[in-house]
Amino acid sequence: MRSAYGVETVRAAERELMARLPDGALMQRAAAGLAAVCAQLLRGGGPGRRPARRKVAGARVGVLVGGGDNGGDALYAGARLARRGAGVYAVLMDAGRAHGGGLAALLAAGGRVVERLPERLDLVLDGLLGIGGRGGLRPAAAALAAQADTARAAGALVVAVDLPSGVDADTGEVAGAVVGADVTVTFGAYKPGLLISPGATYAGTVRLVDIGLALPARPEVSALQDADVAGLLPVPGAESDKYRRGVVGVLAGSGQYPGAAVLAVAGALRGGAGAVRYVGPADQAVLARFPETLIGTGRVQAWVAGPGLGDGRLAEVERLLASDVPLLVDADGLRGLSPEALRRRTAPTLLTPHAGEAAALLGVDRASVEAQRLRRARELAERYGATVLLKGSTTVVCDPAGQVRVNPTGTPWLATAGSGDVLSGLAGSLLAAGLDPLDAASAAAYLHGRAAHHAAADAPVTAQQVAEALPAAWRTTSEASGAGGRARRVGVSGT
Ligand SMILES: NC(=O)C1=CN([C@@H]2O[C@H](COP(=O)(O)OP(=O)(O)OC[C@H]3O[C@@H](n4cnc5c(N)ncnc54)[C@H](OP(=O)(O)O)[C@@H]3O)[C@@H](O)[C@H]2O)[C@@H](O)CC1
Ligand SMILES: Nc1ncnc2c1ncn2[C@@H]1O[C@H](COP(=O)(O)OP(=O)(O)O)[C@@H](O)[C@H]1O
Ligand SMILES: [K+]
Repeated sequence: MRSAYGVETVRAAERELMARLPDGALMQRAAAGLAAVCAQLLRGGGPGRRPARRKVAGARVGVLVGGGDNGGDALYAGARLARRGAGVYAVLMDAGRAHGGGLAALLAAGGRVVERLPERLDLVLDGLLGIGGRGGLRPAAAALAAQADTARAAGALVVAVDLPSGVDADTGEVAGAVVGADVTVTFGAYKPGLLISPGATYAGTVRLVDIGLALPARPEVSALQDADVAGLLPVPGAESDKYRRGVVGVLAGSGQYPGAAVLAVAGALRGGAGAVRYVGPADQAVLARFPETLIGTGRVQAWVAGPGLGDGRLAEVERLLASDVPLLVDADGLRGLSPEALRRRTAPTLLTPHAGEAAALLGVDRASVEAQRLRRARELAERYGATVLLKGSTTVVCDPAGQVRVNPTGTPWLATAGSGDVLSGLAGSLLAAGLDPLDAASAAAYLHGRAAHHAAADAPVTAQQVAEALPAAWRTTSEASGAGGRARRVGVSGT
């Protein structure tokens, strides 16, 4: 599990540790870790955007220095690189506020202060602001961020100190100018803003430097990894039968959108339930593609309602809302959903909107959902008393108790018609197999993203191909974790 902590939590842990250490010790730990990563990158051990120099001596390094401790980290790291023979050029955002000790160390090591970044740099350190940044970059910082962009376009690697300046550490929101980094070296803990877009897209590869912070057991945001997901996947035991493995019902498709039913069933068949039951007018299309599907109403352990339902079927969704069976609501099923109806439910509910659907549920515009994914997912979960999987550039899953997971496996190739239908079938199948909504949603998003990588291999991919790649995604997730999955909770009951 990759765990991320917000600014207040990191600051509290920092205070607690600083009280037990000599002055400046934490900054030295941070700077040492940062310089080590930079040296490795200069020697050719990182994203290969320019031919490796193979050594630190003779490298040209620019340092952008803000007025807080983030600038201090960058200056001390610059001093370490200068001592190893790099030419280091620091640009100070505000000469009167640059970290005194860091600046003295840099100058003593042979580094120079310059008016603007010189040309032909190998690497630029973004030490403008870190977790002390508030709101959009002010003009002086924005001007230096633009210099970082220019250097990057000319071939320099940009390394963000703690987080890219302009990214909100707690949310990943970006208001205006921002530094685009190839690598972010973050201290003590991942920050939510490094895992959630748009912030995550500016962070590049994130490297964590341990500085000894003691953090609470429960992170504010987490991202499951192979071993976590493998541990959640339902594996049949010797005594399993198809009913004990769980049956998932799919209420989807219409005359206008029969394909949505086929794709939701395609996802559901690969999600670990023992059987898939389809209800709706696209039964012939579903059977033609998947003869193993059960047709018509009957006992299920979870329902998926909504993909391609079109208009006029809300009464069927409402009946499911009134039942005590776990329920996933997606797409057309989300229209006109009332918070009261959801709050009355006794069984778990999972909503899987994309940004547009989330915007409609919240009565805001789509852009504000895309810009504030974490905040909007939390609002939805709270207002509707349900677990919410907000799809898109970073898929965010949030439960009503405020637990948040973000999916690390997504790819923009998934932005293709019908891939959301596959996801809802898959997540519903995991619900039917007995996973709770938070686990079902985050495991489904993980496998779905992995399947897209398998199927796409850097080329366009269709929703059907994503569904077909799900078994490979399941297998590689289990194999990579070394766990091979483990049996869990078969034999659930429902109506
Ligand atoms: N936590 C830890 O364990 C450790 C933390 N460490 C490091 O300390 C960093 C935090 O340092 P920090 O608290 O000094 O804040 P920092 O990020 O430098 O920003 C403050 C400066 O930015 C300015 N500023 C703010 N907003 C702005 C804007 N929109 N546009 C422009 N300017 C803006 C603000 O100006 P002001 O608002 O005060 O005028 C002030 O000058 C942390 O990220 C990590 O790198 C490590 O050394 C060791 C362990
Ligand atoms: N830019 C993106 N990066 C990663 N994943 C994306 C991106 N855009 C969309 N996706 C994913 O693609 C899927 C699209 O689902 P959805 O919008 O419901 O499409 P449809 O309704 O056509 O099935 C979701 O899993 C979503 O997370
Ligand atoms: K920074």
